[in-house]
Amino acid sequence: MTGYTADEMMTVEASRALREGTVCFVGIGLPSTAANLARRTHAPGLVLIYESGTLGAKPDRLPLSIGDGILAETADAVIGVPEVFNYWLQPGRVDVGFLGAAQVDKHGNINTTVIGGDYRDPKVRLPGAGGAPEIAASCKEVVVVLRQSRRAFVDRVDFVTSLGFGTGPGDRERFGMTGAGPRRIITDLGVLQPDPLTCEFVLTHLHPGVELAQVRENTGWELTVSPDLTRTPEPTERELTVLRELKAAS
Ligand SMILES: CC(=O)SCCNC(=O)CCNC(=O)[C@H](O)C(C)(C)COP(=O)(O)OP(=O)(O)OC[C@H]1O[C@@H](n2cnc3c(N)ncnc32)[C@H](O)[C@@H]1OP(=O)(O)O
Ligand SMILES: O=C(O)/C=C/CC(=O)O
Repeated sequence: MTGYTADEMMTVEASRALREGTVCFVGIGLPSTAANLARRTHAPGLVLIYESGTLGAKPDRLPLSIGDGILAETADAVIGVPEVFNYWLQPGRVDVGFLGAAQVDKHGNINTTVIGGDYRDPKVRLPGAGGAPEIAASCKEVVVVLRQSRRAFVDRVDFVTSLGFGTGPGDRERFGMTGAGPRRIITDLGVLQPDPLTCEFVLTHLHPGVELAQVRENTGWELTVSPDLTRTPEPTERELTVLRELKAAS
């Protein structure tokens, strides 16, 4: 398959991380596109939860935000926001939290709050936390999707909005996090997964046509490469067609 963009490869690979029949708490932006692609391809029974209280949403276009009416109109049920957190997320009823980020570090901590400078006077003020810290804490596992660059992939995030593995093994337990934490970071260049001993993210997959040097250039820490490094399968014709239809409808 030829003729697709790096962003399309990232979105397709992110969609593949979601399994049929599981429950996914969807972050807005890149994760929402990938989750809806998964539901329209290999995982029609994927249950999408958006933070606005929409359970089992089946939008036929990409929602503009968690408050987009298409979510409530197509959901199996609409419940209150505190109920989503207290009755669904925190008791461990959500399999996967699917999050975007402005910055991520080698231990999978996410920053969507501020970049540089002081908290009150940062270089860049980002959208903030929303429900992401709770999603990162309590989903059985977390998948993160973002474009890879030196400014985004840093040794240590400027601000820990949503905890990954903190400073390493044991931190999640110390902070009382019930979920297993980030299992995958999917980018436009490849896929990273945490080393079970160090909890540091290592490169496990390279997307087609991407060179290892390119990934190193776009990573702000000394990147470890898995001995089992593999190539991501290219997007199929169907995945690309459905993704493009979804975007065109939005
Ligand atoms: C359930 C929930 O979803 S809770 C909601 C919590 N919020 C989130 O999860 C948001 C997650 N997403 C992000 O953080 C994204 O990086 C966003 C929304 C900040 C920006 O994403 P995109 O719209 O794809 O835009 P893009 O990556 O081009 O960045 C836009 C601007 O943000 C700023 N920015 C984003 N990332 C960075 C970074 N790592 N360092 C510095 N500035 C940054 C820059 O000003 C950038 O503009 P520039 O590229 O011209 O310098
Ligand atoms: O407030 C939040 O947690 C998420 C907001 C995202 C959105 O408004 O779509």
